[in-house]
Amino acid sequence: MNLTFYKYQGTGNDFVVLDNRNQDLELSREQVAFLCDRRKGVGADGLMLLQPKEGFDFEMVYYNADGRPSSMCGNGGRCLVAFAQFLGVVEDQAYFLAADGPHQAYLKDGLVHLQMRDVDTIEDLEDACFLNTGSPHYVKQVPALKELDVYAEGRAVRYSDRFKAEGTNVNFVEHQPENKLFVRTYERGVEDETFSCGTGVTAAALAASRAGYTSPVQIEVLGGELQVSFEQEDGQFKNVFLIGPAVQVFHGEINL
Ligand SMILES: N[C@H](CCC[C@H](N)C(=O)O)C(=O)O
Repeated sequence: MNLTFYKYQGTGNDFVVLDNRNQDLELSREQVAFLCDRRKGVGADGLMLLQPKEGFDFEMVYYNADGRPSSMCGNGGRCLVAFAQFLGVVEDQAYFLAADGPHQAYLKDGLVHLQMRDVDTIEDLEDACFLNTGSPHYVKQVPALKELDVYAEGRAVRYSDRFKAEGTNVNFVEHQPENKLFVRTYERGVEDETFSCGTGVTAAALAASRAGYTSPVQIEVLGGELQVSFEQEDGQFKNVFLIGPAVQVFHGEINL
């Protein structure tokens, strides 16, 4: 089968994006993993389908690079909104359904503003915390992030007794001056460090609010800059927005 695909990236988190509006695509786990393979396929951290959904502008179906369906992807959601605008499915606002429920989004000044789910609990662990921003995130503050072996440290947490069954994404966070964070993430389902993780930086920003960080938090990731804004009321986080660029890098055809 000859498949037309689009390649997107949001601060270096990259995706194969497919237009499935006529709902004729049924991909196996092996096919998704092949498309995400950086040597034999197109190469990406994940793959997304844009497809119709009653009551929404579209539905987002997301797979991790391992070929398995996944929970919410924040950078992927932002890229899919940009793709929907490119296709003419939306203008500068979108209302779509994803794995963790409905999302509003809007495009302004070249950035995609994606509303993330509300967060009502942050679980304190020994020297970290755990919260779900549409995907599960372990968040640990570290003093010197540049030198950290994120792959080894992240993998150890992801495969620890607590997390080995369901997995978790693992975020290491360095607090910087002027309400800024530097975040690096080991991603479940990619099983490696990615250049950015949208639900991850959202988790890091909400966790940092307990150390005095205020909305909007500026976040540096390996692949660029993101912003997270939120409202907070007795430990509940609402109106959470992940803001950043989403770029269509190229499109092509591949034999599947
Ligand atoms: N790997 C994540 C999903 C993608 C999250 C990330 N790419 C983002 O931008 O939120 C998981 O399995 O929970």
